[in-house]
Amino acid sequence: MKSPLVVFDLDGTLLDTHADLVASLNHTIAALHLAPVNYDDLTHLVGNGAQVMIERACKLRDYTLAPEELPALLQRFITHYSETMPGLTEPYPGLLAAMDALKSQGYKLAVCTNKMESLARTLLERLNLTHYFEAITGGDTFPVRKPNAEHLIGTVERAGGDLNRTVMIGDSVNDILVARNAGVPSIAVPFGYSDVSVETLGPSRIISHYDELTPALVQGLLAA
Ligand SMILES: O=C(O)COP(=O)(O)O
Ligand SMILES: [Mg+2]
Repeated sequence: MKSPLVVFDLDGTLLDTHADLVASLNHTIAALHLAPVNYDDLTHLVGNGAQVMIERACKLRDYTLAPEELPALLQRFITHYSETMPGLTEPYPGLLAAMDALKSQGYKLAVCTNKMESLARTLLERLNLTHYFEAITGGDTFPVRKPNAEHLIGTVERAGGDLNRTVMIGDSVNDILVARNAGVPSIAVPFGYSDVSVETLGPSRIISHYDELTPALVQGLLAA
């Protein structure tokens, strides 16, 4: 039988990336002379990758973005973010201990993020976390992304897992929806970047600290 698998979202779930996302986004839209955004804005902007984040920030500032302006802005974001990461980004409290405990009990781990795969990999490498994960997939790894079930299904395949022995953990609507669309249990964390309370997303469980992410909790969700 294949090992059970825990799949993590990245931004707002594994890592508190908000300060660096806001800084790189503000650097990007400063090219258009738009006023900077803040953390509260970010919760409405993030979740579908950098390009959508830039588009939403422009809309927030009532700037009509011409399609031909996007590639240079996206490149501006990628360059700034790549050069500054890991910046202030760090794992949420208790994450490493929880992942160590899961791995010691035979669980495999993977990442399924809407961040560009290359940015997710570089960030995890610079934080020395890559070795934890059997697979890391991003919003541009497959033709579709979260909440499309195929993103999670593809991640599970790459990790050598079994969809029937997989739990998805995330902070936002796309994470809970991708789990539901793929038919796997979900865990929501309330400390990330959701613009609505995670209760309203209908996850299988909510944990407020990684202390609660135990092998017994995951086992219980898989058995239910
Ligand atoms: O970069 C984003 O917009 C979202 O990233 P996430 O899927 O890891 O939350
Ligand atoms: Mg997230």
